[in-house]
Amino acid sequence: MTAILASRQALQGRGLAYGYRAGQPVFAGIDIDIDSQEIVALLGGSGCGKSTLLRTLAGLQPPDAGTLQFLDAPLRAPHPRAAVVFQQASLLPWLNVQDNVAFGLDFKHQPKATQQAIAQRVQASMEAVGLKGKERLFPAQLSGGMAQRAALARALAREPRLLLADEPFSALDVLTRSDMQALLVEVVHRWHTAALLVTHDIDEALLVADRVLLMGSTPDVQAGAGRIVQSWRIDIAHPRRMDDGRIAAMRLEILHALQSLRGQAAAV
Ligand SMILES: Nc1ncnc2c1ncn2[C@@H]1O[C@H](COP(=O)(O)OP(=O)(O)OP(=O)(O)O)[C@@H](O)[C@H]1O
Repeated sequence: MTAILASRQALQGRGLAYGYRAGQPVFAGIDIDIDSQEIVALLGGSGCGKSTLLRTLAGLQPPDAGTLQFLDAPLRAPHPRAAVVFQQASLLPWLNVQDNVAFGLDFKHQPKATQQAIAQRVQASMEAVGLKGKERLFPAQLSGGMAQRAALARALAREPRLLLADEPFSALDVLTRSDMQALLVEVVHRWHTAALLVTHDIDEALLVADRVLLMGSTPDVQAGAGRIVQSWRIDIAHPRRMDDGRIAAMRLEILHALQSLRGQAAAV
């Protein structure tokens, strides 16, 4: 654990490219770094390749070009310390919350741990997301927010050094969403995790992220492949408020950048 924490950089991607069809890259030339305890938000128009990039960073699909390093070693396949959270909690309906959170922790590719250590990790991650006392409930008995908390607990139980979240809160009502955003910031800081948050929501990005990356394609880049076209660092303490003048100014800037990208795409 000490050795891992000593290295601040969790993930590094260089020159990444990926396409579902030969000669038609969804994205190309992507350089990305995510540090421990850092939340990077990835924004961009629909279909620009955000989810495809997230899956590549998760090791779920090897890049066509470029290199990926996770915890200073090449990443070529899903890693037990890199956890993914999707828009839908995708809990197993026949297992209660506790068993859902524990599911897979004793699989062969997971780091070896005693049953007692696994039980402690499950308990700690359920407490971290505020699900203590809900262990015996089944997914059908959970609200959307509770289900997403369970999905987050399942990710945390893997003691991830990297959390990759693809629009995890977009199906939640506005208050639950706000709670979950605060929870994400808290767990990333407390668990020394690096996080990538794919979102469509500029406000969400500004409320939780340390950096915002804008992904899109511009006419000067090959075959309309997505790339990181702009980034912003947000050095503002948490909790943040949308009526903070600095946030409001950045919001406008990002909105204009998104509109400009859309304009360039339409002009092609
Ligand atoms: N499994 C797949 N097979 C073929 N093409 C795909 C596949 N998944 C995505 N695509 C295509 O790749 C491109 C990028 O899709 P992706 O879902 O990564 O974009 P996105 O930015 O996450 O979109 P959204 O914001 O709408 O979720 C789109 O043109 C999409 O149609």
